[in-house]
Amino acid sequence: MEFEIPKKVQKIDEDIQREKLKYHNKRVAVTKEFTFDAAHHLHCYEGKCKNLHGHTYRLVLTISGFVDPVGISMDFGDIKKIYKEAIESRLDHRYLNDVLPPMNTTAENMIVWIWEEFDQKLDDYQWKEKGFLLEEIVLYETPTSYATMKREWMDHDESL
Ligand SMILES: Nc1nc2c(c(=O)[nH]1)N=C([C@H](O)[C@H](O)COP(=O)(O)OP(=O)(O)OP(=O)(O)O)CN2
Ligand SMILES: [Zn+2]
Repeated sequence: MEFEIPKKVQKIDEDIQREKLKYHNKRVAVTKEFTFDAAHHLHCYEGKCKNLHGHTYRLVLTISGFVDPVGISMDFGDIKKIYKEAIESRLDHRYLNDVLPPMNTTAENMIVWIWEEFDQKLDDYQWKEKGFLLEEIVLYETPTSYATMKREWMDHDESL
């Protein structure tokens, strides 16, 4: 037996069809959060963090892009795919001093590395040519200590 879509719902579908043209093509940012666990120690640092220790890092990624006719800018699933390939597969359950390029593994240095890796993937997978931009990254080292990078700050710094 075939299910007949109720008249009221058909009307809603027609309204959606009309409305989506109105909302489509606006730039909207979407954000997805991830966690990974890793060990590290700091160089040239006097304090407890010079000793080997671990964190559950929390990474908050924000990407802007144009909303398509379905109502989606960048699919949360696509953000996850890039995160897994560019970041998780390389940092999760690793000793950061060993796997990252030579750098002091502060939250500041790590967030710059994460920005560059994620941004490169947006380029590799043709997201950039469709107008998608990495807008902001927040990297929590502990629940109360975190670093932030924003595209608007870079644009401002480049014009100085
Ligand atoms: N500007 C930075 N300061 C510190 C960094 C860093 O990356 N950038 N890193 C550390 C350590 O790695 C440490 O693990 C985290 O520091 P801290 O917030 O002091 O950790 P606590 O758990 O002790 O913090 P609470 O005050 O107990 O919340 C040190 N500094
Ligand atoms: Zn630490």
